[in-house]
Amino acid sequence: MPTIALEHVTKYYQAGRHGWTEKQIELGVEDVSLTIEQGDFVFVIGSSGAGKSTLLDLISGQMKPDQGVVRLDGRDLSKLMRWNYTRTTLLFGKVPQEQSLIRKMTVEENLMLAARVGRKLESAKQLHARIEKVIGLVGMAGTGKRYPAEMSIGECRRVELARALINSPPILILDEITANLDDDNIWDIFHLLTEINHRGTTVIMATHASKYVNIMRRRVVTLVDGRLFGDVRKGRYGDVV
Ligand SMILES: Nc1ncnc2c1ncn2[C@@H]1O[C@H](COP(=O)(O)OP(=O)(O)OP(=O)(O)O)[C@@H](O)[C@H]1O
Repeated sequence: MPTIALEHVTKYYQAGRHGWTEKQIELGVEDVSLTIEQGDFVFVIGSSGAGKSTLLDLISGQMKPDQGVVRLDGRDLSKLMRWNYTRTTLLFGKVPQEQSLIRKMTVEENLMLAARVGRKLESAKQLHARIEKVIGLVGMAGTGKRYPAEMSIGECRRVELARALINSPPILILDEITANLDDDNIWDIFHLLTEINHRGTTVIMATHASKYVNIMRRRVVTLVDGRLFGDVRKGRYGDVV
């Protein structure tokens, strides 16, 4: 069960052009050092463009740092990705900021796609049992044959959460999963995440949901203009060290 450590991590983007020759450099995150132990529940907060999504992509290995290193149990994550991509990606369950279900596939088919990664020897029965279990866990039992277009945003987010959980990853990474949801849906999701976290899963969540961050009183990591501005245990939205 891995400890995540970011050591002086910086990420830049090259965006468009300035004049005829120069590329414009956008800062994603700069010189971020952070350790997240297995079982932590971490809110990543900051205004729009502060670097939250960039940080999550660096932690999950979807993006490589330009400077510094991300380590899992002391080992360089980019190297782990190169050695065994599938095994390393299976450590992370991720719900991205944008809705990401495949529209032409049913709920079951969407989950099946993720469930099959790295599991060649599993029987169809075992696979279906796993899918049913995880659909039930997110409160979507009986919806396996539905298509994303037939569901609300909240239901789609739950299915995406089920997909992130399907391979029982030790680390769950959620980018604005509660955006555009009503209070009931947000509470349900936070309740579920608390349960999952109690079972030992690390939860790292970028969010603007200040009210819920203040009630949950978990670790709060604050980014300002790409830099780590605060890291508070049992924090509140807006706390800084
Ligand atoms: N693909 C990209 N190309 C160029 N610049 C980018 C790209 N992605 C992010 N950036 C820039 O990097 C910075 C951090 O962006 P990021 O998406 O990580 O912020 P965020 O805190 O997640 O914002 P939001 O709350 O709006 O999702 C911003 O200045 C953004 O413009």
